[in-house]
Amino acid sequence: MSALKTVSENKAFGGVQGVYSHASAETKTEMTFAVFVPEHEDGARLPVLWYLSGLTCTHANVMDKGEYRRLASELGLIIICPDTSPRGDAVPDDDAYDMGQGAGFYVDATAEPWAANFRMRSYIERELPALVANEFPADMKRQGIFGHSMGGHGALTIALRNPGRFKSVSAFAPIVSPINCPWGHKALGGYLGADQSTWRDYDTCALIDDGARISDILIDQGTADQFLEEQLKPNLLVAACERVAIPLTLNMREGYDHSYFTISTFMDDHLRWHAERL
Ligand SMILES: N[C@@H](CCC(=O)N[C@@H](CS)C(=O)NCC(=O)O)C(=O)O
Repeated sequence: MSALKTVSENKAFGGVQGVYSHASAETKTEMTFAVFVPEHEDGARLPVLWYLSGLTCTHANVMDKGEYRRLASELGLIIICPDTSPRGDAVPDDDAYDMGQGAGFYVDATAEPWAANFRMRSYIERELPALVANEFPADMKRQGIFGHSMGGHGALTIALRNPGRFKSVSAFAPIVSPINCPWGHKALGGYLGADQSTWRDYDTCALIDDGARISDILIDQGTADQFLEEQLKPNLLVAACERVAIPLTLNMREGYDHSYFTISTFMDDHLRWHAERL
């Protein structure tokens, strides 16, 4: 019997936009995720593009507002959109939007009360890929990853920690160095504890400084993003990439903000970036 429960399936652009749930061994909760599978020939295996979302999001934000289906269908890309944290009455939470449910930061928490459920690193790196490989027509030798804000941080750090697995990486308005911003201090301090040496595995710039490598990176960042100066700080990534000659394409987009209006505007550029590398 399949481990997967179908929440919904809708035909779109010739393919199927599905929402599924399953009992996660990592988070010890029911986890929901979205998968778009383009129309394809029987037996075909398609490249897989992971999209990790930002603070307050579920699988649904990008599914509803990201506008990825028309081009993903044309390019033949499977798009997978996981949730951003475990959820439920039995799962610890925080009153603020930037900690707890909806704010998993793609870490394996070691501090209480988070450690039992907040295992989003292992969930995204191991558990969900195994499920996807079994249940969908996915060619796991052709994977790319991208994301927004906290999810951009997730995409970059997961790619850097798993060299060879991802052929392409990009982000919209990513948090590039949690060690150097208030969101990061709160989340990593809460999930991992005060010892900042344990945070480096979850910091894109620190991972690069510590030797992790990636072939190239695409970033789109709005100049009117309300989080640009205090939280996102793309210049820290520019400097880190320059120090070790990682090619970084950083597009500063005049007047664009942090919202899905920006993401949907530049979604096609990112899908093409990935399709060229997959
Ligand atoms: N809720 C926060 C902002 C949170 C936020 O902007 N979240 C981004 C990701 S970091 C997002 O995608 N929100 C959901 C949406 O726009 O659909 C606030 O109002 O200051």
